[in-house]
Order: sequence, then structure tokens, then C-alpha cells
Amino acid sequence: MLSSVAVRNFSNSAVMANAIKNVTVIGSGLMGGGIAQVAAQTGHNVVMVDVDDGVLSKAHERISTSMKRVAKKKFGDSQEEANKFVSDSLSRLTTSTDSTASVKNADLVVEAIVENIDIKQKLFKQLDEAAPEHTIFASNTSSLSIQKIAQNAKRKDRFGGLHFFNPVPVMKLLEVIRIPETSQATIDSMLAWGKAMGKVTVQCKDTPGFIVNRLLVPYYGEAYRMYERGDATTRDIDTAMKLGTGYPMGPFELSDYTGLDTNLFVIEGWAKEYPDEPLFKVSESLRKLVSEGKLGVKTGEGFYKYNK
Ligand SMILES: CC(=O)CC(=O)SCCNC(=O)CCNC(=O)[C@H](O)C(C)(C)COP(=O)(O)OP(=O)(O)OC[C@H]1O[C@@H](n2cnc3c(N)ncnc32)[C@H](O)[C@@H]1OP(=O)(O)O
Ligand SMILES: NC(=O)C1=CN([C@@H]2O[C@H](COP(=O)(O)OP(=O)(O)OC[C@H]3O[C@@H](n4cnc5c(N)ncnc54)[C@H](O)[C@@H]3O)[C@@H](O)[C@H]2O)C=CC1
Repeated sequence: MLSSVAVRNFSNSAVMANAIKNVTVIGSGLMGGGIAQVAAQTGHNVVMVDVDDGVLSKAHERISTSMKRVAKKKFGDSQEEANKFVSDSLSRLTTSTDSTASVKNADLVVEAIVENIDIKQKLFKQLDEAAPEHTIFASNTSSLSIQKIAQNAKRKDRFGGLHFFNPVPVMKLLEVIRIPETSQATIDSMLAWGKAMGKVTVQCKDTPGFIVNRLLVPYYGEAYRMYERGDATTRDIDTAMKLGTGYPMGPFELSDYTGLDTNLFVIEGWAKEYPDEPLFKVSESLRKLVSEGKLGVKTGEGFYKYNK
């Protein structure tokens, strides 16, 4: 493991990439599970953390299924190589319900817990006291300010955003976010780690939604309003955006896939913070579906119905 002195002295990306070997992922849901999976597949030692063993074992099952899909694609002809890829990757992945103990050997901590600022701040305060000095902290938040999430941590030079996309094993993009205090060595290290994870990185300042969600959220809003005015059906809007622009999913399919509760939470948060911005106005149809427990693919119904 790299010492804190070494971290300060090295700004070379390749050297720093080697430094990130031990990764702790906190939160094992949709995103944390995917991040832990890809990290294990790319040779990192991974500790995946969640609140109880039941959640962790479900996440482990999902990871194992997804890894088999990845292995099939990678080693189509050779079942033996595919099996070895899965078992080697899984052997690098351990689980824990103790977040502070899980960071003791971490070079990098990626947080992917519930999108709640108070809970994220509290977690990072505890981790800051428990982790080695050189450990880099990152949040995978979709919509919250990294600066606010980092508020209670002392290591602000070793803090940033690492924003992945769903499904993590498939989506190639990783947004790397800096706050004013983030050191260049930390940015270099996060960029190099992104490359080691097989992702293409882009950089952005700590602004609402970073690059992708700043464009995607108003796009969702316009689609919801178009449907609410009765200008077109959800099906036709989705078909239009898929065939007219080459997007793999239309805005309603993608909303259901991401989770309508997640989308509502993001839009409500921004509507509260930026009340004069019409692009962040909360959609009534979205609010209604969420209040009925129709959260998208994960609950079997959202804008569309799904076979569970
Ligand atoms: C909210 C935020 O903060 C940020 C966000 O995440 S925004 C959302 C970003 N995500 C998107 O925009 C997703 C858009 N959708 C897509 O790209 C595609 O529809 C999709 C990849 C999800 C599914 O693709 P598809 O062609 O409809 O389905 P499918 O055939 O099942 O999968 C395509 C390939 O991906 C693989 N795949 C899909 N999901 C997978 C998973 N969870 N694990 C591993 N592999 C997976 C499949 O094995 C398949 O591989 P082959 O091409 O070799 O067959
Ligand atoms: N859903 C999406 O498409 C995307 C979500 N994100 C962001 O990633 C983060 C996680 O989102 P999802 O994976 O969708 O959520 P999720 O609900 O699927 O998973 C969150 C997990 O965190 C666990 N958790 C909550 N508090 C915890 C704590 N204190 N310690 C340990 N584990 C805890 C929960 O038990 C749950 O398993 C959020 O910040 C979200 O904004 C980012 C990109 C895309």
C-alpha cells in the first residue's frame, strides 16, 4: 500500500493507478453492486458494504449473474475461461456490514448509499476517522453537491466525485468531479483508476447533475410535460427518441429503468434549491406514480408494466 508521503509526491497517473488496489464500495444496491463487480473483474481487491447480510447476499447473487453475462461475452467459445474469469473475480470480492472496519486497508472508498445528504455526511465523518491517511474518498451521487457531502471530512484534498452509469458493467462513462480543494494528485489517481476499470472518463466541476444528469433531467421533464399535455403518448415519445436520435431507450423507458423514486428525488431536490428554474419543475405524473408505489422496472410497474 502507498504511504501518505508517496501520495503527496507522485502526480504521475500510471504510478497512482497502481496505488489503487484495494477498493471499498459502501452500498450494495443497483450502483454499488455494479461498481464492486467491475472493480473485482478488473483485478482490484474489493470490500462491498451494506446494512445487513440479507442485502449483501442478494447483491452477491446479482453480481454473480451479471459476471456470467460479461464472461459469456468475453470468452464466448471457452466455458473453462469464462468460469475461471467469474471465480477469480468473485475471489477478490468480500462483503461486510461494518463500514468503518471495511476501510482499514482501502486505497479508495466509493460511496453509493441512499441519496440523502445527512446520511452521506455522517458516513464520511465516520470513515474519515477510520481510514488511512492516503485513502481517497469519492461519492457516486447523482444529484447532490460533492462539496456538501464532504463537509464533515478533513481530507478534502483527497475527496471527489466518481459518477458511474446504470448498468455499470455495460455503460462506458465515468464522470470525475472535483471540488475546489481536490488535489491534482487525487484527480490523476481517479482518472487512472477509471481507465483501469475500463471506463472512459470525463471531468466536470461540482455543479448540479454534473454533465449527463444536468442534460438528462430537463429532458425527462420536457418528455413528462409533453405526455401530460396530451401531445403524444409515452410509447410514441419513446419510439421517436429511439428512432429519431439513436438513443437505446426513450425517456419513459429510461425513467422506469433508473427508478421513478430516484428521478423524483433528484427533481424535487433541485426544484427546492432552484425554485426559479422552470426546467426543474416537478412533474405531476411522476409524483403520482411514485405515491402509488409504481417505481418502474424494480416494482413491476412505472410508466409501463413489466413481468416480474
Ligand atoms: C441516474 C444517474 O445518475 C445516471 C444514469 O445512470 S442515467 C442512465 C444511463 N443508462 C442508460 O442510458 C441506459 C440506456 N440503455 C441501454 O444502454 C441499453 O438499453 C441496455 C444496456 C440497458 C440494455 O441493452 P439491450 O440491448 O436492450 O438489452 P440486452 O440485450 O439485455 O443487453 C445488451 C448487452 O448488454 C449486456 N448487459 C445488459 N445488462 C447487463 C448487466 N446488468 N450486466 C452485464 N451485462 C449486461 C448484455 O449481456 C448484452 O450483451 P451482448 O450485446 O453481448 O448480448
Ligand atoms: N439508480 C441509478 O441509476 C443511479 C444512482 N446513482 C447514485 O448512486 C447512489 C446509490 O443509488 P442506487 O444504487 O440506485 O440505490 P439503491 O437503493 O439500489 O442502493 C443503495 C444501497 O445503500 C444501502 N445503504 C443505505 N444506507 C447505508 C449505509 N449507511 N451504509 C451502508 N449501506 C447503506 C442500502 O441498503 C442499499 O442497498 C445514490 O447516491 C444515487 O443517486 C448514480 C448513478 C445512477
